Amino acid sequence: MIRIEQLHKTYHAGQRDIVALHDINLDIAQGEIFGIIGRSGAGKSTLIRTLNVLERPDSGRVLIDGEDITVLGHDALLGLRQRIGMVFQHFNLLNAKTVAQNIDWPLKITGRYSRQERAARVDELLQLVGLEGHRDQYPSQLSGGQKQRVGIARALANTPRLLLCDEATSSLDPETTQSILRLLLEINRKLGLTIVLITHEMEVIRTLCDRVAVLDAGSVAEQGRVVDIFLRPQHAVTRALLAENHAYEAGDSFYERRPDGKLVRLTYAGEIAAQPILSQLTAATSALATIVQGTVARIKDTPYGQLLVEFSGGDVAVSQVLARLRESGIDHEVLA
Ligand SMILES: Nc1ncnc2c1ncn2[C@@H]1O[C@H](COP(=O)(O)OP(=O)(O)OP(=O)(O)O)[C@@H](O)[C@H]1O
Repeated sequence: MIRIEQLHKTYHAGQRDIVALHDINLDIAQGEIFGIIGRSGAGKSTLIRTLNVLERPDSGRVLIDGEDITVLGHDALLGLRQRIGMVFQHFNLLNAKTVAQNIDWPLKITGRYSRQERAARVDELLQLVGLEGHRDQYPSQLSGGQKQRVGIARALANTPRLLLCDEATSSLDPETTQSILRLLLEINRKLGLTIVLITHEMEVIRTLCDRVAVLDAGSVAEQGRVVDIFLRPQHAVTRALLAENHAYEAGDSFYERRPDGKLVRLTYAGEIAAQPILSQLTAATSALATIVQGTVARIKDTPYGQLLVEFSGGDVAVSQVLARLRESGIDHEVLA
């Protein structure tokens, strides 16, 4: 649906040139939730803003359904922006208007619908985001999560095919964040809507996204399926982001290594996460398995586990376990 080709953007600030985007290439499929993560200044906002041409790149192309949107003129751009919804970190609601009026606003400015049609659409959207009882309230009377629900309803008013989320949950507490992420997931599934989001939180990527691109200093450090990036991060920036978010840790040691011990990281995803793999590995050997650290959780719909295990019990037993591991096909890394 979206193809980004060799995108470059440099800002000129006085004497300084700041390269915000450098040779970005990405493909985003219809109906997927695609996350863009990176540290502050990595270029996330600049990149997402090129997708509705709030920012024009210096070179490269952004194709949406085959059409290069970077060269669109003023009128075509207004049309494009009606087909692309955007949700903002600070909600950007009109404070003097009610919830219903905020949601109605993008419908009204198209001049395309009758008052009755708009009212019916607003009702539908209020129901979709769970705000039926709040239609006549003003933004100041709402919680952060409710404000973001209004922001989402407003972004969906003109039935866009693409929803852009700019740090949509960064101002919310963890519980409200989860409820907004669930709402976005429901909307993606119910409406088949493509969602592109930027975030600095790995937890958002883990819960919501199908694929992710990690940005570092304006370039794509790595990209791929969230399961792969989470479980086998290749780039130092990805590893650091994962560690910061406590979704993954390199393994600290409150335990004392045994002299014959081998420290092994086991990574498994999908069906195998429910198997008693440690028992299977050590069965019929005299090896001992000590769990040093472990995670069993989900990446979106995929159950996964990651265990740091020390195998000990003598060189022979440890070699037997390592041989079984190699035969098992379980993804593993012998660390020390
Ligand atoms: N209008 C501008 N003029 C000059 N430099 C800019 C401008 N906008 C962004 N930059 C610079 O471009 C780089 C990328 O900025 P961008 O806002 O895209 O990053 P970001 O990953 O979204 O960061 P954050 O998470 O802090 O919002 C940064 O070095 C930033 O300082």
